[in-house]
Amino acid sequence: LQNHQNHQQQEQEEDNPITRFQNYLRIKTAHPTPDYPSAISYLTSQAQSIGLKTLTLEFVPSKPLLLVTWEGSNPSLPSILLNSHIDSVPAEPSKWIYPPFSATKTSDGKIYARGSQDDKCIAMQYLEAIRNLKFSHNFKPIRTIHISYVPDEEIGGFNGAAKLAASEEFKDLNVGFMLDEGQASTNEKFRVFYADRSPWWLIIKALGMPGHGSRMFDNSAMEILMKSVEVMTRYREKQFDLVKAGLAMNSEVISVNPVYLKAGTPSPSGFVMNMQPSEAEAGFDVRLPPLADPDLLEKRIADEWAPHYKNMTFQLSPKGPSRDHMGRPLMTATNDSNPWWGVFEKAIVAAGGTLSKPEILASTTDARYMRQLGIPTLGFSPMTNTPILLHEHNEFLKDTVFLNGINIYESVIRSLSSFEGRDTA
Ligand code: MET
Ligand SMILES: [Zn+2]
Ligand SMILES: [Zn+2]
Repeated sequence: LQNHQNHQQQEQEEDNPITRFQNYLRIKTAHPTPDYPSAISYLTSQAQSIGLKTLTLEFVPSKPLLLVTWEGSNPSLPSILLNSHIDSVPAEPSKWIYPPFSATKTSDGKIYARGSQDDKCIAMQYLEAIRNLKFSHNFKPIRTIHISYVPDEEIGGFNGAAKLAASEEFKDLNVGFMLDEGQASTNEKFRVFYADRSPWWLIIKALGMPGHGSRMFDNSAMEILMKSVEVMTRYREKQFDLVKAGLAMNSEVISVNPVYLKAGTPSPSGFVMNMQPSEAEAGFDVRLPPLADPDLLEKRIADEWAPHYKNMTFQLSPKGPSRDHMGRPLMTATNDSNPWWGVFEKAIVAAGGTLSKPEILASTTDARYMRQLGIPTLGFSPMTNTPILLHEHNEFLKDTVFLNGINIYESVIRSLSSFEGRDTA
């Protein structure tokens, strides 16, 4: 036992890429109370220890973001931006096999933590890759490389990446190409994402006459709401059938998933049971692929899911960008028209990796704010042979996968920052 404890203690005191990753994972970055100050101070000290410049910005009080810079030999060329959000979604500790902020490493190398895949891995891999390029390979970039660590991605990014993208400071970075988070791959190929789906958070409400719990009458709020939910469920099934039949990817259809139901007359012991309530509401996470017609969907909501004539109302948020400044869908080209694509793809191959066919991301990232400005942006998190566990219980990443990701970024950062060709289509 003594030996085992010594071993554990020794491991904890060591300073290597894995322990540095674990220390970052231990910072409690989950909503609703993400510890941004601790995360920023940790990342700042890591960046400074490898001689990088750091700048903390606070566009919104208590929503700090960190910019890290490795200046290139030709800073007049458009720069490379690597983005990672600091915050994480909540975790339910009682449903995890290890506490979600313990970053426990098992004997087979799995590191358990909320954020291990989404996306605290890339935050540290960017820095570790730069550390290796600088000190082991004596590499000097031509283009300047920036890393942005932003708050609030998981709640929409309005006080994070959106504010950054709209700032003078951002304009001054002169970003030519950006990498943001992607998702794990369950096979040996790396996944890359050229677009996100747009998020719509939809709340539908029904109003009706209240009545005695025993009474039969038409158009109670509950009845109206539940019938509407049935209509939406049928739509959801039709979309899902396309996926199940192999006709579309999950990210290529419109998803409509119920996330909450709210109704009833509260009482000290729960709900009043003999009362049919006068209001009922339901919340849905809706995601639109970049080529879906938002007007058509909004019309469907107004006509079929929450029609006014049925005493229903609806709210849609966020109304974030789903088009670029030219009104085109937010997609980054993955062909010769985008010179960065070839540079990126070759860098993966040079590091011994293979890319699978570029995809639309089923979820949504901060990349949309930069794509909106016309900046080519790819979603990429180098995790192969890994179950996709973002937002789930027992999120983990294997140490070997994390370390291999550092190699991949070394190659990617080296190639992107050395690229001297024409960088716009
Ligand atoms: C809707 S803003 C993005 C939050 C999170 N990344 C998600 O996809 O749900
Ligand atoms: Zn994420
Ligand atoms: Zn997430």
